Amino acid sequence: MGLLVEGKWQDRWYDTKESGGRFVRSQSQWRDWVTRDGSPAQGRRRGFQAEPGRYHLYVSLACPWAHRTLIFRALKKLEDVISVSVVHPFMGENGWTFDRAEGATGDALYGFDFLHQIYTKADPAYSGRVTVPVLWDKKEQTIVNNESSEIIRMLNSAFDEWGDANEDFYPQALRGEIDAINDFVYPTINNGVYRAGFATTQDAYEEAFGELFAALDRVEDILSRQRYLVGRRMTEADWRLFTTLVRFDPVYVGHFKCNLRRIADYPNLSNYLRELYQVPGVAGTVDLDHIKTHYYASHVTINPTRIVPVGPALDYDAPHDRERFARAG
Ligand SMILES: N[C@@H](CCC(=O)N[C@@H](CS)C(=O)NCC(=O)O)C(=O)O
Repeated sequence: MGLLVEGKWQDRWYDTKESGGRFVRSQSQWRDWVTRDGSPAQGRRRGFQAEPGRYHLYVSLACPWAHRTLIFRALKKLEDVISVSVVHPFMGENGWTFDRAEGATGDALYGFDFLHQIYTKADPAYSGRVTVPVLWDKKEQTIVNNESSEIIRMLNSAFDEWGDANEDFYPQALRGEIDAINDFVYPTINNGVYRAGFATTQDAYEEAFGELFAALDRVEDILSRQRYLVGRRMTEADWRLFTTLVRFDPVYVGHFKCNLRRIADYPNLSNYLRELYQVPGVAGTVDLDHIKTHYYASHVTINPTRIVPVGPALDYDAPHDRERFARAG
């Protein structure tokens, strides 16, 4: 675990001293956009045009943020349009590596050893964290964007000439509602589990823990009345929640001490989780071995023995009851 300082790798754990023991996630720095016509994103000078075969995703199968991009690539049928390299699940003193393991592909483009080499290839003087996902442009040999919430928006629409244009997870008419759900799910649930798990004071942990379970109760209530987070239609908001839910019982309950309740204890959330898991293409993006190995083995300050628990028994393929609610289309 570490970061780049002016292009040099330094092995360092998150610093929570300045923030009263609270984990504060840093902002992603590459924020350009791939667009249909190559026009730059608002306020940006550089534009990137959508083309098949031009872009590459660097992901970890363990990471919930990277997982979003793999789900959108699968649901939008972009497997032949956007290629992927998968890092090794263990993140140690060198950060993410391209070591080979079951499901870890190595670096398909340059044969690098470490993900930080991708960052310094794009900017030899880069300072900051070296995170997945990364959307890489093979033509310009640079990083386009390393913020998952933006990458999924690009995958949702910019590549429609080659992908499945009928699927739209961020429809114009629902954007306000989707944004509102995301604005509450991100800090309290998606990042909330990390805020609980990476807290280094009791107060910081309890603050995150309280907000997390209040938010899960609220989502359980929404899902007791309607099929999806914004009503009858499956949207981006559901997929953003899904990547946290699928990791919750196997990892966050124990490793991040999010143990008031399991997702299995919430009737609506657990059925909803199974429905989303069973959407064609999605189960193939879920790798519970990478997920468990990454968290339990990499976060040595939380789990010094690096022992990976064997359980819990999970069956995301079990039937769900969500057909009791109407769905659109
Ligand atoms: N805001 C980013 C967060 C990405 C992120 O933090 N990824 C984690 C893995 S789950 C990572 O690569 N962490 C490495 C580090 O912080 O050094 C996004 O959503 O894309």
